Amino acid sequence: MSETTAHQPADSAALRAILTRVVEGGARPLLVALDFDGTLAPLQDDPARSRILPAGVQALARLAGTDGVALALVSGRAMNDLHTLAEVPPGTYLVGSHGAERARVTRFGLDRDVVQLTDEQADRLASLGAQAAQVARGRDGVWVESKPTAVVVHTRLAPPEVAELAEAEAMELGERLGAGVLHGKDVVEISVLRASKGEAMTALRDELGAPVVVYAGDDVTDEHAFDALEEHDVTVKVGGGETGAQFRVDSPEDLVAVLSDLADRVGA
Ligand SMILES: O=P(O)(O)OC[C@H]1O[C@H](O[C@H]2O[C@H](CO)[C@@H](O)[C@H](O)[C@H]2O)[C@H](O)[C@@H](O)[C@@H]1O
Repeated sequence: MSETTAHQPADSAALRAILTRVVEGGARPLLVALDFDGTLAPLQDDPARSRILPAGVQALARLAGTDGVALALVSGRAMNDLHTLAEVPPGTYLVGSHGAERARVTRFGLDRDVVQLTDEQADRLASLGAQAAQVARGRDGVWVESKPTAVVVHTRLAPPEVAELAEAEAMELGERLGAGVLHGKDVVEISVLRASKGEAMTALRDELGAPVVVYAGDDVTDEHAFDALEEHDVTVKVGGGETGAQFRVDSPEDLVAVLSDLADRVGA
């Protein structure tokens, strides 16, 4: 009888060893792409209170300032929100709304690709907003976030049975009316555009001609990026849960320590 073994990502000691090999291998540009919430910023009940860890700000500044390293944040956050919270230096690539929004940080702000919804998409977004509000109505701890291309039903503060019902209704709404629906950590995101972190990563790596990518993320939406990357890339899951990533670290604090170490190794 054959037995299937669940994939077990390697630990942070193995991760540090592989990063040393990647740096010494000399393939450049090295694209370091990182999710935001739960990866660089510990999760919060109120998304507006999320902050990147102070040691993370320093590590990212060092990485972004190093020749041969390209830094990207790849998030489900709306672009303006991500830019405000990220505290990243000029030159950093930002991927927002799971890939529906793209920009690069400059000394003066953002150089961004404009997202233009069709009239039909704009109408659909308005209708999704109204119907998502119905899902939240009367349910303790359930609320709706609006983004330029999506609405998000949040359930982190709801009792488990309330959260489960709200998420099921939001998923149903997404499948009925959305172009894409993603079930993340205590969120259901319904978008009027098709986008995924996997497609966004493939596009960015091709554009930069990056032979090696280091990608870290904590949520199920990051699995699309893990899947899209290649065997010789370095994929890191932050925290628990099933994953297709090759490596796992326990927390954002642990990831930031690995990034500081990486910055030392690339000579930042
Ligand atoms: O791709 P990410 O950078 O991880 O962004 C995904 C979503 O992040 C935010 O929600 C998540 O973080 C919140 C703050 O810690 C937390 O309260 C929520 O439960 C998490 O799902 C953000 O609010 C969403 O819009 C992002 O899509």
